[in-house]
Amino acid sequence: MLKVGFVGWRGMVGSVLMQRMQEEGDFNGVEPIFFTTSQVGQPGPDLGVDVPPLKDAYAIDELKALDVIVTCQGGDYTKKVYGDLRGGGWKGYWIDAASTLRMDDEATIILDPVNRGVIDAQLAKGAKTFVGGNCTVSLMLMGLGGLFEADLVEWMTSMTYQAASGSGAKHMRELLTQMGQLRDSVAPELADPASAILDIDRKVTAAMRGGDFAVDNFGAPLAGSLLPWIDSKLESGQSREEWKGGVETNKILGRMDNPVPIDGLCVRIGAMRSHSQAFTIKLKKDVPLDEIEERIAQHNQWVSVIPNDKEATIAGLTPAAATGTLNVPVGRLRKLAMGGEYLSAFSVGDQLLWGAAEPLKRMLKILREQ
Ligand SMILES: NC(=O)C1=CN([C@@H]2O[C@H](COP(=O)(O)OP(=O)(O)OC[C@H]3O[C@@H](n4cnc5c(N)ncnc54)[C@H](OP(=O)(O)O)[C@@H]3O)[C@@H](O)[C@H]2O)C=CC1
Ligand SMILES: N[C@@H](CC(=O)OP(=O)(O)O)C(=O)O
Repeated sequence: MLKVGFVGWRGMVGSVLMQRMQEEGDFNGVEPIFFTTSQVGQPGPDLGVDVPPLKDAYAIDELKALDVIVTCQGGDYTKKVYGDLRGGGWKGYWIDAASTLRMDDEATIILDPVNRGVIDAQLAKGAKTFVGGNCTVSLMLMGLGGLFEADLVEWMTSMTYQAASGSGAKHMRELLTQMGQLRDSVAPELADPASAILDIDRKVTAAMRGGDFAVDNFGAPLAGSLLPWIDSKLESGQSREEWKGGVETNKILGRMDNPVPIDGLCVRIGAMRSHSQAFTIKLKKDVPLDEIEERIAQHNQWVSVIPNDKEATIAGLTPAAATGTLNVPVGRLRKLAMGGEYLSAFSVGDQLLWGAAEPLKRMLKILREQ
């Protein structure tokens, strides 16, 4: 039985992982041991079976006794312990949600419905470090995997509409606080159908710009606005989030020597936990739309094609529809005015599921079944 240590299990991504593993009976056949950086000795999670009290996530000797470590604790934790563990001769499997190791040669980015072949080849070569991809990248590939599988994409732009959850739990709370502050600033006017909309708008704008507006986490208003920058700036002028779109996609697909150019702008919007993306795809040839739809729909069991009409789109192609599910709807599929090789598409997906926890959960299962 695999001895599996879980670090970061009580955080937001970790909690989604725990929930999914319980739903699918994934604790069967493993001996789970839970770690913490702050609550050593406290009881572990309630899984319906006895688990030992929480162990110290920095205790290298405890970690070395494990066959597998699954961490959703974040990049700082990875930086602190991974080098010491490997340097100390630990040969177990490291499964990580953080971006720290993703582009390292020894790491494989895991998204098995898209790159099971790459994962299996790496396992056969003795690879031991497996890292979940960036959420927008994983969700894009779950949606458009059929086009990459058929090698139809010459280049692509991804313009994102990313949810608050991508920044963490505090940011989700701040978004809701901001929404409440905006509403509260015009409560009497909203209750009066005869009040002037431009007065409401003026008050809302004043509230948003006022010194009392809750911006400690985002640094600026998000509710009623948007933030066209995510993560740090690189020399290329890209944000780090935008850079990941190109490099991680090509690493996942195992084609870093022959990369598909992918770039775009990443934007934070006031959604809670589903990321959306608008794509312009330059195809290698003028493929008929029905073939494109079929390739997308057939690629995996979670993707679905939403017909390109208003009713189906606003019912099924939104964060409100996708959140809390593993579904990855893809719609707005049509040829653009530039010509038959230019395709538009729009996708949505829950960034805590396929975007974070699900690839980790499935990698652990792959190891269990080896
Ligand atoms: N948020 C996202 O969308 C994505 C995140 N990731 C990666 O996962 C990492 C973790 O993200 P996320 O889950 O959002 O981080 P959280 O802040 O929710 O959790 C991280 C850790 O904080 C500690 N913690 C302190 N107070 C609390 C509390 N009140 N409730 C729960 N945990 C608490 C826990 O560690 P302890 O028990 O040791 O105190 C927990 O494991 C990120 O740093 C990133 O690397 C990857 C993909 C997407
Ligand atoms: N950066 C993503 C979330 C995330 O954690 O990404 P990564 O796993 O690449 O650090 C977002 O803000 O939506």
